[in-house]
Amino acid sequence: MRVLGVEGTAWCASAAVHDTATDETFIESDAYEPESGGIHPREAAEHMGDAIPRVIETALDHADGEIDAVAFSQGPGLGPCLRVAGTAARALAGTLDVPLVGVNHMVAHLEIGRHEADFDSPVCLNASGANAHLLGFHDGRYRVLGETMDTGVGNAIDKFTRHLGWSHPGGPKVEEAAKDGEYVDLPYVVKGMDFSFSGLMSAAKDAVDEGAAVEDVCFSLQEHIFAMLTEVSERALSLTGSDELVLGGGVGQNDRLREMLAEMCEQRGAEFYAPEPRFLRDNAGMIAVLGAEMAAAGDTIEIEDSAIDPDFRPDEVPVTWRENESVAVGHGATADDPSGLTDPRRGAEAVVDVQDGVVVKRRIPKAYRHPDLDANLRRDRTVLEARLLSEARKAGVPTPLVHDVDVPEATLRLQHVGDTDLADALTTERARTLGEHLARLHGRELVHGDPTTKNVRVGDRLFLIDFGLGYHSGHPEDHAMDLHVFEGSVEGTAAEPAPLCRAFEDGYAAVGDEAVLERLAEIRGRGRYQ
Ligand SMILES: C[C@@H](O)[C@H](NC(=O)OP(=O)(O)OC[C@H]1O[C@@H](n2cnc3c(N)ncnc32)[C@H](O)[C@@H]1O)C(=O)O
Ligand SMILES: [Fe+2]
Repeated sequence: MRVLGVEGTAWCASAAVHDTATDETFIESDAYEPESGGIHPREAAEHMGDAIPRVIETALDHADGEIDAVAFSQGPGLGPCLRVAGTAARALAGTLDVPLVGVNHMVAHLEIGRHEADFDSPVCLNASGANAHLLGFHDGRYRVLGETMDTGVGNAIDKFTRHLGWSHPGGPKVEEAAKDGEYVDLPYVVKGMDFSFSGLMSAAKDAVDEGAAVEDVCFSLQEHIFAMLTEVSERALSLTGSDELVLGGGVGQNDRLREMLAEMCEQRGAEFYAPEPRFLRDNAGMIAVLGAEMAAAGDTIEIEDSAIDPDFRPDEVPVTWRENESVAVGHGATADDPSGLTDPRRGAEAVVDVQDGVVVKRRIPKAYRHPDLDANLRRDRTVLEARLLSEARKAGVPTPLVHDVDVPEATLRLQHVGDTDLADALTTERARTLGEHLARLHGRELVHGDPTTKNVRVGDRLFLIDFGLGYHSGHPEDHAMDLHVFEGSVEGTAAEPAPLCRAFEDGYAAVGDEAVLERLAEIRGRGRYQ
């Protein structure tokens, strides 16, 4: 089968032909380069109007007109651009009298890596311009395991370079400038498997305004942003029990990001795959490849159902082209190690050893992180964890006793609690109790920071463990993020998350502040495609 793909979500007008018989993909692209500032939607759409017919013609010539289906990016992206590319794709399918396939651009960014690597069910990191998220496949859909709480990763970098007066796109220029840079401290913001760039980007702009060397800020920006993405990817591997990671998206062309992800995977014995650059940045090749798989599965659409969707989320796509295998059902547990606690490879950030009822938890150095950043994170998290564990207990939330803190070694000796992870034993009753516990923490202005089902132990009571990402805050947004992180871990792993989340929120409402639940609803509904 030969499928012609059309891509035009934002800056790249592209057409491609994928031939399933040879697995070869021909791509023709024409990029829009803004004269100043970032991407202007109207100018970008004008570029599409100009360039899309041209790239389609070149692709058609390459295929000698022999096409069995037309696939196009239906969303997400900029409305005016999507409309131009969508209209061209519909017209072409009509002229050729072949079926039309509507492809989700984000899913295409990740399926191309899975297709090329021949992985079964990897965790997928998408690092693109307008997005940044982690996906895992479960029960016929991609689930968002974690994502940016503000801007996409490429756009965050591009905004910083606009501040410097550099032309679009900024990512490659930051990579170049970083080669001569040295480390300076910047904010590092990871919340469970979610993360945020806004504080980091303002600090980077301030640093430059206050006279820091641009190359130092570029270097450190990369060290922080990519370490954050690598850390959440590792946490997703740990939570899902997967040992395969694929990368997608334009920022994936960055050598330092790829190096960090490869190093992290090597350190934990996982496999890593990044497609070649022509498949990472926006391109119609990935649309044609996924379009071919969808067409083979009979997943075509009628013209009247082919409207574009600028906010099309990857978890809205019914995945028709894959067997119903799942990655995100498990967690770190194995048959030999039902708690998932004693296998040091599995933990996302610490090696945990259980000896005579005592848990020895050591934050191991992460080779992928800059040594200064690594030392800071390990020290700060060790100190904070010990402090927050005892403050939580005073708030009436069961936590392990801290026997000893060794800051230079980033090691804690803790009481062993519970028999199993909540991930293994999640009931509505327990979800409710956890809701109550989090409300008590928040009442004392304590934030857990990573309350996934793996960080709750079940024994005669429910114990909260792993406060390494915790901090002090009385702000409803931070409290709501805790709830969001827990519900994300349930949605990523449970077959029927809805009743569990409801019970969890009921428990929270019984003890805590309603305003936090309202904020949670707002966070859920927040459009993050900026
Ligand atoms: C919705 C869709 O239009 C959007 N696509 C998109 O943003 O284009 P993409 O090609 O995936 O990514 C472009 C981004 O990738 C960044 N980029 C390109 N090369 C880079 C490099 N070497 N280092 C860092 N960033 C880089 C650019 O600065 C730009 O922000 C998306 O996937 O979010
Ligand atoms: Fe993209």
